[in-house]
Amino acid sequence: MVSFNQQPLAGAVHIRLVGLGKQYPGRERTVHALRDINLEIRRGEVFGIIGRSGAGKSSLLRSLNRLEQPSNGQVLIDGEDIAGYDTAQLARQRQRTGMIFQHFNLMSVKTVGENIGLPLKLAGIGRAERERRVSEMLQLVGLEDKRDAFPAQLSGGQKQRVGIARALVLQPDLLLCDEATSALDPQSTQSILALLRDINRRLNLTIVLITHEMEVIRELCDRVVVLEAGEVVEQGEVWRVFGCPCHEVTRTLLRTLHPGGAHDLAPASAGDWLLDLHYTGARGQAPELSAISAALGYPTHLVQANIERIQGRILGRLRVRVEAPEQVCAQVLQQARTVADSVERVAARA
Ligand SMILES: Nc1ncnc2c1ncn2[C@@H]1O[C@H](COP(=O)(O)OP(=O)(O)OP(=O)(O)O)[C@@H](O)[C@H]1O
Repeated sequence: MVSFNQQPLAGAVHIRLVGLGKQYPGRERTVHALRDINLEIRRGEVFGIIGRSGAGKSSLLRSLNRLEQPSNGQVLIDGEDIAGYDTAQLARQRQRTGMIFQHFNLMSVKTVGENIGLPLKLAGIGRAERERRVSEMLQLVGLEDKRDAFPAQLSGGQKQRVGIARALVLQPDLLLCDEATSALDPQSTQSILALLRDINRRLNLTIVLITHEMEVIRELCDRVVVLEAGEVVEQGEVWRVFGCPCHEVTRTLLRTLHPGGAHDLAPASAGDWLLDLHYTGARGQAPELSAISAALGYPTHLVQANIERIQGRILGRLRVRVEAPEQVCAQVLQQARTVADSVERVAARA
């Protein structure tokens, strides 16, 4: 079985960004792509970067292997500022950093085996050792039977598996993923996410990814940072940020996960009103309908449910219709707070 990165240093700081800034000088004006970014990424975690288009995600990701040279601040990897690296040090650092891309970036005239073996060849590793390591990688990504196939003969998911194998063949301890599943259908996305989760755990690999797919963050990441106009506006464990987003940009990005909003209000009939029970991750148990009904003390009908589990936490919203007189509203709201993390009355009495 493949295993590298033997020292179990999970949890230690792997990457520290200190006052990182990136400007692109232009004829008309200078673009400030990153401004004073300060964050830490721990060894062995899966760290997501999200934000609207142009927020600075790629600039940040590419700063981690100096594909972008920072304009200010430091990128410390295992405590060393990579800005100061000479060519040889940078080459060594890049060998410890794999990268995968949205469009796979495979060489179409080379076979799967040759694509995977290319970094080994460039690193001067001999044929026998190359063959052995390529076999190991093919086994890791489940493509043993595709060694002699050409990229054009593969599905999108298989191409990305080759991309992952090529990225890992030099046994890096950091994998950068640039929209790795954005070109894939839902089924291939799921299998690539499962593979990334597996290699993250088995190989103690730190994974940093950018994506516009919030499902990917929800399924894969431990922590997430939200960028807006080159600045960090929010960061934390995924369940915290997704359960209780505090910035408008985050709320907008998360709407893709929870479509529906004001327009899905069920009309309350006369004598009824609607309550939203919010679950923001404080509980480990899914809400129990009989307990909600008992706590509210009045007939309670489920109108809409949007509940999910992220990192073992319960997040989401239940919308219920309560048949109760107006004068007990305050009491019902108080009772509802015993069975939800927060409560909101969303429609006036009909
Ligand atoms: N090489 C460059 N020259 C000039 N401006 C650039 C360059 N690369 C990026 N920018 C600008 O820097 C800002 C941040 O770009 P970046 O690609 O990092 O954002 P992003 O969040 O990855 O966007 P997207 O999601 O659209 O890929 C944008 O305004 C972009 O136009």
